[in-house]
Amino acid sequence: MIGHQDLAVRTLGPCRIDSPLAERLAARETTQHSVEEDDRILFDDTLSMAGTRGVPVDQLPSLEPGGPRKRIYFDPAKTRVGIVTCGGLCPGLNDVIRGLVLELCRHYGVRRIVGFRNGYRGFIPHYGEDVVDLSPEVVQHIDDEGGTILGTSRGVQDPEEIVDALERLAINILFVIGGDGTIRGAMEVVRVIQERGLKIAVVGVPKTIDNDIPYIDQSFGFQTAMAEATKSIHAASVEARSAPGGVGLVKLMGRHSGFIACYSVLAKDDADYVLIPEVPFALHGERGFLEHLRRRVEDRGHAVVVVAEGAGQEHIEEHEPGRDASGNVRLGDVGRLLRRLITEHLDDAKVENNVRYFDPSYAIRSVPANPYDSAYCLRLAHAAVHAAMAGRTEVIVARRRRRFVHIPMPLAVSRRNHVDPLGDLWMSVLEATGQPVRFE
Ligand SMILES: Nc1ncnc2c1ncn2[C@@H]1O[C@H](COP(=O)(O)OP(=O)(O)OP(=O)(O)O)[C@@H](O)[C@H]1O
Ligand SMILES: O=P(O)(O)OC[C@H]1O[C@](O)(CO)[C@@H](O)[C@@H]1O
Ligand SMILES: [Mg+2]
Repeated sequence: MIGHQDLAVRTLGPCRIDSPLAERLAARETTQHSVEEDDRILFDDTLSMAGTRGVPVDQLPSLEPGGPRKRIYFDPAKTRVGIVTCGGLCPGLNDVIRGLVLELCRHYGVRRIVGFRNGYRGFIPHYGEDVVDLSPEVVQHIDDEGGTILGTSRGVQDPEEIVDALERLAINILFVIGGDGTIRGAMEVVRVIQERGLKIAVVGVPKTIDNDIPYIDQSFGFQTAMAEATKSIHAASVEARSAPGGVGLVKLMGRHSGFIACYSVLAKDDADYVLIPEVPFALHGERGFLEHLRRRVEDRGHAVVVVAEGAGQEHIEEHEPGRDASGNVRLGDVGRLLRRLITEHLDDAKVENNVRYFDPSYAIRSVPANPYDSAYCLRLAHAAVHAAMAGRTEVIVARRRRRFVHIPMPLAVSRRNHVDPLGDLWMSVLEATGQPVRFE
């Protein structure tokens, strides 16, 4: 059970410098729309959960609110900032970089910001990467493009060497934009910073199109990626409905968590089946997926299947489970497997069929953020700057139940966010598709 110690945020020291934002904060108070800096945000949100704690209200587990502080730790004129993006692409990375730079320069008066190129390898001399000077002029229109102007990479780098680079460049604040791996990497960097007795803040902005970081509402870029995915579902549906025995099969990203598959199917209510890593399924037998699909094609003349890339891995026999440079398990191709098995099964049953396979893959994550995600990225960037200038470290900024909060990095990587097979989202998917609760 999560307790106070899991939610405690580390700081570099007391805030003794008046914030340039102090004047406009004077009238702030806790309301439905903002939380005063000394207030706390309750972790539990139901009576039953809070009730099981058995403690008075002021001892319930609570999160530190995000947002500007009246007094800050770093002196903006003397503060040097670094930014790095790591892991897979996600819509909105450039928006976050832009938001960080604009907030630092325009509102706090920070003048020295550098971007490290190509993820954590950008710190390591051996790779010979340059650093990029970042200013409001440089970042002004980068949000028009997908990707990250800094580049990104996978692959573990030595945290000692990363901190060497921070020291060489006299960096006071490092912003890391990345997923669970990036946050684990950042925790290693924090460990070395502490061992060396340095006062460098490390603040993360969580990035994952898979939406697999826990305790946050939804990660930035997710809505954009999901909206992109609906285009393939629509195309699959058109193809399926236009051919005798048409089956549209769409494989979407989602290694461990099927959020993109679920939400894009709800948005484009065209699919008959959604298969996700969280819900194992049987392929064969009377109550298996293939037989159900056969009956659906015979009844309706067509069907649309959406599968998350991490689903059904147990059915992939010939796959050698290697790992990528960061240690993530390489998945077998469930899309190709299903295409073959569906065709064979319908052929064997003498059901005329036309299986059309869509793998939009990188196309859903390399696009620019939509306006919703852009606004969200900007607000996350603001929250990250406020946290860092106030000396918070080893935290990510996140929105949880619509409040901006500071989540300690160890908590953010303590587990993955999954689609709950007993939860409301999966229930909605079952209602939308009409598929059975289990294929068994
Ligand atoms: N346990 C770890 N310790 C130190 N560094 C790590 C660790 N796990 C991952 N990293 C490093 O963090 C960077 C990003 O990790 P990874 O490639 O797993 O992507 P990610 O941040 O999880 O993003 P996503 O999964 O959304 O693509 C890589 O350079 C990787 O080597
Ligand atoms: O960019 P790569 O290394 O091909 O990794 C792809 C993976 O990255 C993600 O987009 C984010 O982790 C996953 O959905 C996908 O499996
Ligand atoms: Mg990851």
